[in-house]
Amino acid sequence: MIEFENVSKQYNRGGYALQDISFSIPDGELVFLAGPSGAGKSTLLKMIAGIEKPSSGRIIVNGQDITRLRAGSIPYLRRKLGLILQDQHLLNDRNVLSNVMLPLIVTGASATEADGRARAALEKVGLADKAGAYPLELSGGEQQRIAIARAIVNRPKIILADEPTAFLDRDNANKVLNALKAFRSAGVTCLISSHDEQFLDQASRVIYLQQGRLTDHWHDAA
Ligand SMILES: Nc1ncnc2c1ncn2[C@@H]1O[C@H](COP(=O)(O)OP(=O)(O)OP(=O)(O)O)[C@@H](O)[C@H]1O
Repeated sequence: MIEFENVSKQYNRGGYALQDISFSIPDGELVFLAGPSGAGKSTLLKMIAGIEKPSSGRIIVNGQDITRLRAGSIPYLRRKLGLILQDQHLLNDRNVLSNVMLPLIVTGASATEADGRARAALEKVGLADKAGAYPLELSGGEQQRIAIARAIVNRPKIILADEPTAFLDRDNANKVLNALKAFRSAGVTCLISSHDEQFLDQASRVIYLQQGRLTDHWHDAA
């Protein structure tokens, strides 16, 4: 469950990136965050991950008020989330398997366990045969699906994806979305930002943002 209660965000005393946003997302929903460039989509996702703090209001993730977390607790919050954010690139000097194993290795998993779980995650995104490849040998769509495998290897209950289909053609974008949709049946909540409206009918719900405001409440799509 993700809940926003009257959340606003102002960067450096500038204008509002988000203003008075309230909504709640029950577990297991696939929700699209739609709106033009600059509407506040990335800011909203970063606040759920504790990367940015709201200027006012409360954000509750799985019953925990994350706006009250001490800085030292943020890494624990982040480990429970599957993050596919725009500035988190794959490491080009490591192969695909090693990239996907990394989140497990840093949390103390054994190499054998990490290897097995990373291969299972690659299987889920349909790229088990690319385990030994290097990121730059893959297409943009394949790289995004590797990023998804890396995000889900810790078995998060919530996946946050910022424009995961940007720069992809329709076929590759569909593969990325199908990989994300598959987790929904396992009770995982997916919040996906996109300024590309052609995919919105695949979501169970859509949140529309415009200039930092929620312009359309729950618009039930599929
Ligand atoms: N770190 C920052 N410092 C100052 N202003 C920021 C910062 N990050 C975002 N903003 C501003 O907040 C507003 C919302 O930006 P945000 O990146 O959240 O929008 P977006 O909907 O994700 O856009 P895009 O689709 O282009 O990524 C914009 O006006 C942007 O300039």
